[in-house]
Amino acid sequence: MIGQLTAVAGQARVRGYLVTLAAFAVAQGLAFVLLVPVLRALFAGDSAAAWPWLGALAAAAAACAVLQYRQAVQGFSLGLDLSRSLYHQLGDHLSALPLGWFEADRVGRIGRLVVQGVRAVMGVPAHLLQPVVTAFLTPVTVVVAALFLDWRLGLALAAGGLLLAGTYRYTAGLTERVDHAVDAAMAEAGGRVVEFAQAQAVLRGFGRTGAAHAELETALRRQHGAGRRSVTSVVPGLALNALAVQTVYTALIGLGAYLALGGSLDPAVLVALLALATRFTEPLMLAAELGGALRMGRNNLARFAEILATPPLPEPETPARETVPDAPAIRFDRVDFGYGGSPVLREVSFTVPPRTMTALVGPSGSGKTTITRLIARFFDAGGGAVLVDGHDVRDLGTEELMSRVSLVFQDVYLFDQTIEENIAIGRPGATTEQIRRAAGLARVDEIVARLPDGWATRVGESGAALSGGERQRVSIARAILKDAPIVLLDEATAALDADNEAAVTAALRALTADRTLVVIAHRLSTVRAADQIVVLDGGRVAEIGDHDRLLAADGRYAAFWRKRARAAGWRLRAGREDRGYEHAAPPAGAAPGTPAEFQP
Ligand SMILES: Nc1ncnc2c1ncn2[C@@H]1O[C@H](COP(=O)(O)OP(=O)(O)OP(=O)(O)O)[C@@H](O)[C@H]1O
Repeated sequence: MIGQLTAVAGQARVRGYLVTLAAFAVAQGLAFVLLVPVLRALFAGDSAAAWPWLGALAAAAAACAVLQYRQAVQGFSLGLDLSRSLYHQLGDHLSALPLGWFEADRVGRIGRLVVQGVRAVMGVPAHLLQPVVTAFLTPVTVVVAALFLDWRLGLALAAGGLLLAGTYRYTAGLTERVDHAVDAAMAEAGGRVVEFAQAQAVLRGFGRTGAAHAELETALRRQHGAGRRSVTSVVPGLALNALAVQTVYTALIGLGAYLALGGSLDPAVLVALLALATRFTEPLMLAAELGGALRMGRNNLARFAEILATPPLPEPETPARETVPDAPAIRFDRVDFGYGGSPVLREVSFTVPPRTMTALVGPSGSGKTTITRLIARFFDAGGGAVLVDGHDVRDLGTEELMSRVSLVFQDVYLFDQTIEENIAIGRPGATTEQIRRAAGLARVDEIVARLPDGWATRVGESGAALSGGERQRVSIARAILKDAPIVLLDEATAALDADNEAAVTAALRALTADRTLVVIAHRLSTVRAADQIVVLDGGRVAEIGDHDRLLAADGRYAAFWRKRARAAGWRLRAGREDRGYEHAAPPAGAAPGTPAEFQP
């Protein structure tokens, strides 16, 4: 625990706090023990002898008060520093982790850790460490001092202290195992409640409220069961601790009475011993009660440490900056990749010349998204190399790579800010004029016109105030503002209404003109308009070429095209148009806004 705190708050801070805590515990112990000579002198009616001891007792009590104040101030400020340091370390580390690390469940766990974990860790110094350190050091001081006053008493206290410490360790071990189970069950139940709330629309739409409820019920039942098990192991532990304390207390009284009756112990010392025994056992009882909270704080610190120990993507010491002359914009050189388990991409090689459009096509799960993730360095390739502008992406560094690449994916994240602020993320420091121009090109100004407060309207958490197509237009406006030479685009699969589709198409036209484009293509018009089509199958490149060449080859692409064209024909008859967007090199004869696959 101390090691974990030191790692977060710094060695000097934690050591300084522990020194104050130790000084306070020792001063408290001394103040308890000084009762013995004071009472002995008073009982003997020797007030002259009592005064110096009283003076010493007053000094110890004053030192206690000062040190208590100091340790409280230090404890609270250390707690605040811990939370600040955790947030900073976490923020710094998260910004260096591979983008692929941020899966939904991890993000959820970080949310819980930041909200509950930081609060638990903040309270560790003042509310937990202080009582626990005091609980052990104060009795040790009492024992050592008592040995000087009466060795028999000292030994009895030492034996009592060891018994209590042993009992505490045993009961802590009993509850520790259950603590982990309770923690895990609570996290699972919390996650299920959130999932249940988020999935309401889907669940009701499919009449599955009962089934989903059953899963939530199971999680809650598990949590309840873990809670009960915790009670049945914690309560006996507490009872055992209390029993040990009472036993030690009774034994000390018995021993004191025996010695006093035998005449070898001053009755005044016996009275002092009784007072001492009470103060001696009190902190130990408190520590036993706080053990669970202490372990909780330690578990949370361990979770933070686990995240902080996740290795970030290595960054080059001197990132490459110059574009290699005549280099392709993107090159995959025998790239192998897997997400930990089985391989997903095998020996993938292709090149994308600057200012051309490459369409990635292939069955679901064939690796299209993975290819775009490797270009943006969400992960590093397992074998081979991914090159952008002639440099291995590992030599470019995240900042340089990201300045060259814009991502327009389907899951658009919008912050709960105005549309303008959301677009401005595309280029920090952009002027209002530049933002409005990008918004105009992406036809976001049309969305703004219907919003109640115009440009000042906040779009709600995750852009809830906007439709899917509208969110995508904001994301395209960001990319237009960013003005990166390479655009990675995952075409929307969801059907948009006619207006939105026309607007998205126009926005993409503005974004992709004169840029290098790699698109996960879902529309036939896009596929056909591509300068190059990379056909993937099972993580391998099955075919590469343009539409005409691949159609003539009569391979996988030709089969794919025939199947999709049949479906598109059905869509045409059903009254839907599949409108493509142009690129720098549109196919001969294609007219803007006309479905390329239905060209004469
Ligand atoms: N984060 C991940 N962790 C583990 N496996 C993953 C992850 N993302 C994708 N995969 C797996 O990698 C394989 C390729 O997925 P990828 O998303 O690249 O395919 P895709 O061609 O884009 O599919 P789709 O057209 O359905 O989006 C699939 O088997 C998928 O299950």
